[in-house]
Amino acid sequence: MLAVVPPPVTVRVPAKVNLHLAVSDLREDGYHELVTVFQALSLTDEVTVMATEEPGIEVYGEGEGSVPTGANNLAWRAAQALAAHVGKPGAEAKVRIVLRKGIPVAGGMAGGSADAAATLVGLASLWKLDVTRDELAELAAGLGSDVPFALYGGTALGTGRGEQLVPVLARHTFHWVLAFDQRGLSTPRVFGELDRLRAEGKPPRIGSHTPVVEALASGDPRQLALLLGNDLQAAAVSLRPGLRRTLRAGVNAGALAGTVSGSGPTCAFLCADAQSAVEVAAELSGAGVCRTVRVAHGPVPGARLVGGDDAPRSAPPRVHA
Ligand SMILES: C[C@](O)(CO)[C@H](O)COP(=O)(O)OP(=O)(O)OC[C@H]1O[C@@H](n2ccc(N)nc2=O)[C@H](O)[C@@H]1O
Ligand SMILES: Nc1ncnc2c1ncn2[C@@H]1O[C@H](COP(=O)(O)OP(=O)(O)OP(=O)(O)O)[C@@H](O)[C@H]1O
Repeated sequence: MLAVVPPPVTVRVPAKVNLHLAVSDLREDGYHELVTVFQALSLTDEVTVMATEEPGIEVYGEGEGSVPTGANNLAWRAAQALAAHVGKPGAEAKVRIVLRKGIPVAGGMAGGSADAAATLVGLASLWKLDVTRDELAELAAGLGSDVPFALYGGTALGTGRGEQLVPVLARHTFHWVLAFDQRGLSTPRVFGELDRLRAEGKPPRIGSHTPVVEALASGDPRQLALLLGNDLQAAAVSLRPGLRRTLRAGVNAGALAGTVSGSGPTCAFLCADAQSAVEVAAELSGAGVCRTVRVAHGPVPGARLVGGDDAPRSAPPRVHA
């Protein structure tokens, strides 16, 4: 009798930008307590999982040469964690994972985290598991601080080390231009640089997230633009001084404001509308300050089956407005 092999499952998953990232001091466990407002963008990776006798990882697209294809790929770790969680340890050894990357590697846009979240959703479908998105989010938090947000998407307030999420109401769509740098930056290195800068002096800290949440509810990009803030920006710029020029070039090109995304080095520029974003992108491309320019909008949903309906079965958490 022929064994029935389930068809491959493909999941699309968004990048994130931090509209607000307030970093507190180093905790004893090596993480920093933080308060952040995430937004999921239409810049995505696609992850296909399939049952196979030839397990492994294939990577195509953005930074394909710099992404590990072994057990240290975050997507593989997600597969291992899910298999163990549902009492099928080792089941990942019969899976092939294909990553089609649009999110820059080590770019501060949570690309690896996105792939891990997509793998959890894809394998839950491939293995026909009865798991809720909230259950996947608990597993996700063990894989990395940014992984839970990639599952939910939208716009959210993140606390703890960034893994505790509450949705935030964002009216309308915001339009972004993203400037990818020549090389990535290591997230722990950027946090370390912030600790060093703080030990030396007092780089200013951004204020409360409340005005950002209010601006999101108003839907006015001009109001939001005045409030973008990131405590890691000084550290990313200290390690990559050229980012100062990139940030200036985006605003000179007509963006309302620019910020380093998360730990960088990608710079994200908020624009007045879709047309303005296209114009800013065109001008920034010619300015010679970055490797690649992309236009994106947000918020968009988190990891979703392509062509399928996998709406979370849990009630969404309370809206924070
Ligand atoms: C910078 C952000 O992208 C903002 O959303 C995240 O805080 C980073 O999230 P991530 O890449 O998923 O980070 P993790 O894989 O959890 O942690 C990688 C390393 O970053 C540092 N790290 C991360 C998160 C956090 N709240 N404090 C930290 O100090 C730690 O050195 C940690 O060992
Ligand atoms: N699936 C993956 N995609 C990209 N990088 C991966 C993946 N798995 C492991 N890595 C490793 O993780 C490092 C960080 O990659 P990633 O693209 O997630 O960074 P990032 O976007 O800056 O992360 P964050 O914004 O969450 O701090 C890479 O340099 C790479 O060595």
